[in-house]
Amino acid sequence: MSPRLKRLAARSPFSIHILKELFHPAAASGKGHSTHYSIKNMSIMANAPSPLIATCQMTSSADKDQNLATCSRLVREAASRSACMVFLPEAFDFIGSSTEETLSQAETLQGDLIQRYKGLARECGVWLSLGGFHERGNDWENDRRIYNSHLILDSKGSVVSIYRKIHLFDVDLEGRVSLKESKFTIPGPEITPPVSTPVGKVGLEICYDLRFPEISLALAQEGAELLTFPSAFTLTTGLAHWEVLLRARAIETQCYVVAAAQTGRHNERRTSFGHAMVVDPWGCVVAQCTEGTGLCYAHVDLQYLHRIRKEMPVMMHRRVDLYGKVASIQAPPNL
Ligand SMILES: O=C(O)CNC(=O)[C@H](CS)NC(=O)CCC(=O)C(=O)O
Repeated sequence: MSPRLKRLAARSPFSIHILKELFHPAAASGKGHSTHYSIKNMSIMANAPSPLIATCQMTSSADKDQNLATCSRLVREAASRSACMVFLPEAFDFIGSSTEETLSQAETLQGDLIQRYKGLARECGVWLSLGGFHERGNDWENDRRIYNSHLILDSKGSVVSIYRKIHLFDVDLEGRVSLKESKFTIPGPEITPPVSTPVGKVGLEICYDLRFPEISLALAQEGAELLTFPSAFTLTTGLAHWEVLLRARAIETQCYVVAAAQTGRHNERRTSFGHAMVVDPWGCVVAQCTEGTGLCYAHVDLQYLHRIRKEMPVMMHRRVDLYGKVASIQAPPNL
């Protein structure tokens, strides 16, 4: 028996027989399967209990009732397939076609919409990630500004965590994309610590946060096992950057990355990229939605995650003694 197999056998719940099969050269090659897939198969073969998550893709319009109906259908479908946590994208509540329309529909956490979602979580017995709710800000009566808020509801319908988007999407790509989120949104004041759920410790982010690795590293350092990026990526930037950024965040933090997404045409000014997906902590895309409204499913295997972290402990190899200045670098003065 090879030393590697011996080591694996010592800390593995699988029999030597199964390990030999999997690590036989024929198992790791021949069918284009990487060792990674062999490792995944191991947990499937041994029936390790790994909870199922559902990641949603939809095309929000300005019609809140219609969007709620779509989300309810998706959540019920996920529950009927035994998913224990369902992830909805940024702007699952609505996407307005103007700032005025967006602001006129914003609610508070005590409003009717969140009450409905609490009822849905309870009815279906699932945890929900509501990724990007237009929440009236603290000083709404005076400044009419909102937060872009990501809520986690438990299966009893209680709000167990909330994160308000800290990086606002103020971007002007000539002739293609022009959005100024800060015009009507207050930047969140803090990074929310990861929240314990039945699928692992979940770190909350939203969309554009994906481009700032520091927040993902901070969440991983605080114990996150999954990072969530509910999104409404634009078509232009999604084509160029979406998958590579999601996979990079998964690889460098060794977390599952769960990215629910808006897709398609919301109004004459907004089209989203779609490609809702789940990436595992090795960087492999393990689930991805196809065209249009729908769901994709993935198992979260924390044994696998912790094995990757043990075998390649990048978090322990960090040279924090040398990075001090990087975290405080702002834009250069000429920008
Ligand atoms: O406007 C709403 O109602 C909901 N919010 C959004 O859609 C936000 C802010 S405009 N979109 C993004 O952050 C896109 C990021 C992106 O596309 C990228 O980073 O490339």
